[in-house]
Amino acid sequence: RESEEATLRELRIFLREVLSRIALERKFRNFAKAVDPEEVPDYFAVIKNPMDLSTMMNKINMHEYTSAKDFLVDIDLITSNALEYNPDQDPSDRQIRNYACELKDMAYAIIDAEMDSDFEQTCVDIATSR
Ligand SMILES: CC(=O)c1nc(NC(=O)[C@H]2CNCCN2)sc1-c1cc(O)cc(O)c1
Repeated sequence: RESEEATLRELRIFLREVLSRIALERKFRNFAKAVDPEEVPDYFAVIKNPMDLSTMMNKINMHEYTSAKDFLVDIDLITSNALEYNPDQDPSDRQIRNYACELKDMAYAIIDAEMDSDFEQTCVDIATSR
């Protein structure tokens, strides 16, 4: 229905805005683009489901998120991948793990604060009805 398309359009606009705010932060630059296998040859031996902020922006534009919940699944994946690939005690691993946790918390905090719960439920209902 037209009103359903209007709802999903509003969701896409909101999610682009959230992602843009996150991607502005310098501390999240490690998560901005897909990992380049040339730069990090062993990355894809360890991480089976890569995810990054620019891929998420493409997924918004391809209408692949029908709720904030779907969007947060990919945020969680960025975070879990970083924790998995950077398990060591050394300072650089610790720092990237910390930034990965800050990314997740920032995304959840923005959505909890700015997403109307009725709007989110409407999006979930549209997705399940399709
Ligand atoms: C995305 C990610 O999780 C990532 N982790 C890294 N960890 C390390 O380099 C740790 C691994 N343990 C030993 C000490 N070094 S580098 C890196 C990365 C960040 C980019 O901006 C682009 C890119 O191609 C890869």
